[in-house]
Amino acid sequence: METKAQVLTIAGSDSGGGAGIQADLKTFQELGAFGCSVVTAVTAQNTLGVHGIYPMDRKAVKEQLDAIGTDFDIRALKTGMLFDAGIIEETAQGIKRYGWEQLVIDPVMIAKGGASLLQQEAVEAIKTMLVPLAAIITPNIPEAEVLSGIDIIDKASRRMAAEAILSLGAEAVIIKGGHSTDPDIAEDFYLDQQGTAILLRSERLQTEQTHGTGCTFSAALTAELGKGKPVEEALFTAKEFIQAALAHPLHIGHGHGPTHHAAYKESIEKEVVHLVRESSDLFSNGYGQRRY
Ligand SMILES: Nc1ncnc2c1ncn2[C@@H]1O[C@H](COP(=O)(O)OP(=O)(O)O)[C@@H](O)[C@H]1O
Ligand SMILES: Cc1ncc(COP(=O)(O)OP(=O)(O)O)c(N)n1
Repeated sequence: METKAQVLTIAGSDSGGGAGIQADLKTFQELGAFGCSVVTAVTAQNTLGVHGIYPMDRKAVKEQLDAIGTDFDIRALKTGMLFDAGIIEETAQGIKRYGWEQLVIDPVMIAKGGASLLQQEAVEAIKTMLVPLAAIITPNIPEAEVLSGIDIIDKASRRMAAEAILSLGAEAVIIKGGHSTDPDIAEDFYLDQQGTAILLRSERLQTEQTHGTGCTFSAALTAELGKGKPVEEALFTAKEFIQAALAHPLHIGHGHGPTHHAAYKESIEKEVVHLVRESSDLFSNGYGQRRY
């Protein structure tokens, strides 16, 4: 019997729908995976900012994990906002209890508007309890700096930070480039324990509609891994997915609007995207990017 890949997000709810659980489930759906969710916190949030945070208690997180673990065949999963050390410990225990593999960790710390989505003292719990379970961890530049203790000021320090994060036990890391100062290119740097390095590069789009980029990217990666795609291909699709979502903004709300989760699929259906193979000096893995 043919069925869809079942994938899971363990993350916070964003009432504004652009980030968190909502972004993850939309992305899973768009990429043809069946999404399940464990809610770790409820945020009162819109495109203007985070107005309230209500973490779940550990028991509620455990019961959700058990509900999923005793019924579903989870092929890949991601974590997002985990908020405190108790939720992180419960999450790590659940992942081990059910033997879930292909774990993508988006180490969410600070929302774009500046709200803290992870207690400071919980950073250590992420590093010691969760990172060693990761197939891929997807920090943005500030998160990579916190996890590694290294200031990322150039490509050499970015690689050193990636190596320091790998030394915490993750199988692979991708340091996303949305926060870099490069005015033209948004470049994400992947490195794994075997020393494979991949640069995912795209044009940097001039847009304010960037709410939930990291959630969406890591959810796309999770969906593709859950569908059985090899890591390189999954990374490539995730980058294309977020590029399309940023390139076709919806202009919802009065602040940093959400990305457009349906844009990737719509572009493919309308055949307005073309796979462009760029020169290999631009892309270390020989892959190109779709242009929008
Ligand atoms: N202005 C932009 N143009 C193109 N890609 C972007 C832009 N901003 C972010 N991205 C891409 O979005 C993804 C998420 O990156 P980032 O914004 O750094 O994550 P986060 O939301 O966790 O801060 C990455 O693939 C990054 O390259
Ligand atoms: C509930 C919730 N989870 C995660 C985030 C952060 O999402 P991210 O993709 O990093 O996007 P921005 O906050 O940077 O727009 C969130 N805001 N809410």
